[in-house]
Order: sequence, then C-alpha cells, then structure tokens
Amino acid sequence: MALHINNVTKRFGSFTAVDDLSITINKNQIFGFLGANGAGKTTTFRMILGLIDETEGQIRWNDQKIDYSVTDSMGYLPEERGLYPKMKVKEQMIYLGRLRGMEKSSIIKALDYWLDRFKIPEYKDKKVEELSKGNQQKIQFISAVINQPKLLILDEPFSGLDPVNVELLKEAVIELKDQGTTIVFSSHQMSTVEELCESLCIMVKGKPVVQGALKDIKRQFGKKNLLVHADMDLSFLKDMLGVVKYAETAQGCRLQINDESVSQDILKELIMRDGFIKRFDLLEPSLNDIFIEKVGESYE
Ligand SMILES: Nc1ncnc2c1ncn2[C@@H]1O[C@H](COP(=O)(O)OP(=O)(O)OP(=O)(O)O)[C@@H](O)[C@H]1O
Repeated sequence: MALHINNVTKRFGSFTAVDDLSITINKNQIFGFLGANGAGKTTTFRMILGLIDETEGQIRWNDQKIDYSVTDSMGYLPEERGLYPKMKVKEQMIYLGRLRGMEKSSIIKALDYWLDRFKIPEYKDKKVEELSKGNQQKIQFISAVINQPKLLILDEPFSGLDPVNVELLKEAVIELKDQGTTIVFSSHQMSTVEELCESLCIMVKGKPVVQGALKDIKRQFGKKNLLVHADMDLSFLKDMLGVVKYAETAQGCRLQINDESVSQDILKELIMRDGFIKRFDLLEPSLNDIFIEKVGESYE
C-alpha cells in the first residue's frame, strides 16, 4: 500500500498554491510535511483526501483514485478543528463513526479504548464545549482514528498540546504506524518531526525544496554542529575558517561548521591554546538548522 503524489499542481485562479509536487509515501511510514505558513501543506492534504481537485497531476492510494469508495479507510484531523460544540463526546463519535459505516458497538469500543489511552474517560458524556482546548484536540484525534484508518492525515496535530499530551499523542501515532497505518502529518515542531518521521518534505511557496529520508537530508546538508566547552576564552572560534555560526550557551559554545574537517582544525587550535577542554561534541545538523536555512532563504 502506498500513496503516490505525481507531479501535482494546484492553482487557485492565477495563484499557484502547490507546484509540481511528487512524493511516494509507503505503508507503515510516518511522513512529515514542513513549511512556512502558506507553503501549501493543507492544500496538499485536501487534495490527497479528494476534498479539492488537483489542477494538474494525479494522486493515487494503492493505485486507485481517491473517492468515496476509499475514504472510509482514511482518517483526517483538519487544521480547522470541526467538532460540534453542543454535542456530547459519545454522541459525536457515534455520528462520525456511523458516517464511516461503523457499527455502534465498535464505535463505543474504540472510543472507550482511546479515552482510556488519553486518560480522559470521564469526558465521554460531556459536551465538547465543556472541554479544554487540548482535550478537544484529543477528541478530534480520536474522531480521526475511530475507524482504524489505513491512511491517516494529521494537520498540525500537536499544536496547542502540553508536553505530556504531546508525548501521549506521539505514542499513539507510533502505535498506529506499527499496526500498519500510513501517517502523513504537518507540524511546525521540528523536534517532534525529527523523532517521528523517517521521511519528510519541506515546502516553500508550494514547491518541495527538501525531500527524502531524514538521514539522507542531514547527510546532504553537509554542515555539522560542534559543541565546545573549555576553560578559556573561545571567542576566537568565530573567526576560524569554516565556522558559519557561533553562539555562546550555558552548555558551551555552539558552532555550525562547514564540514567535519573544520572540527579537527578547531581541536588542534584548542590543544595548542592549552586550556582544559571539558566537552567537544560533533553533532548532526538538526532539522531546525536545515529548515531555517532552506525556508529562511525564501524570505530574503
Ligand atoms: N480556497 C482557496 N482559495 C485561494 N487561495 C487559497 C485557498 N486555499 C488556500 N489558498 C492559498 O494557498 C496557499 C497555501 O495555503 P495552505 O493552507 O495550503 O498553506 P499551509 O502550508 O497549510 O499553511 P499553514 O502552515 O499556515 O497552515 C496560501 O497562500 C493560501 O492563501
């Protein structure tokens, strides 16, 4: 099972919101969509779900065009959350589950499971408007997964959640992946994307500017981070050849360097200066570094 997005473009009038996007997302994968506000993530999700038509190109789920015959096996957490505030959680879930062709008994069984999982069983008979924003979000997530979807699309699922609930949701996403669900999500939380996704795409103005497996993206980025903590004035490091960024932090000096070999030059220089070196860590670039460079260029 795979989701194929082939040369997809979406125009609204003369404005191009998604520009020649091609991606394959395999079964059991968690795929991340990143991009600045307005980059085209939500538009892509709506096309995947068949809510809007692509202007050019095609999207296929298991080689099939996405229409009503397959949407029962999909789950969607939309960016504009859409629960009925006056309806009780249980009634709402029964309504949404029935729309997807589920039996009432299996809806209740799944609802009980997820409410327990999210540690909110007491909200089953509460109206949605009585719940906090974070708890409403968990209910919205449950509504997206109540039918055990094969393809799950989550638009900003972690926004507005406290760190404990982010963890609960991350665990749920991993569990669904392990059970065979293909998950596509967007997020502005780089560390979460880094933890969950093997593959991702960074979009800028509708175009994919970075795409592929996270480990390859990091390798191709080339630059590395270096953390140096030593009993000496380290400010000379900012003038060394190959040092792109320099910042003093509580843990020491955090540098971005052009490539690994620069770290050897720095180490030699530190040894020559004869101060006590407490820490010298060569680190992979973070997704945040990559995002800021790639998306930042588009602001210039
Ligand atoms: N129905 C529409 N008509 C006209 N323009 C639209 C429509 N839907 C989206 N757009 C435009 O397409 C662009 C992409 O919007 P989209 O919502 O896909 O971005 P996004 O990456 O999800 O952004 P965010 O991170 O802010 O949610 C935006 O410039 C938006 O204004």
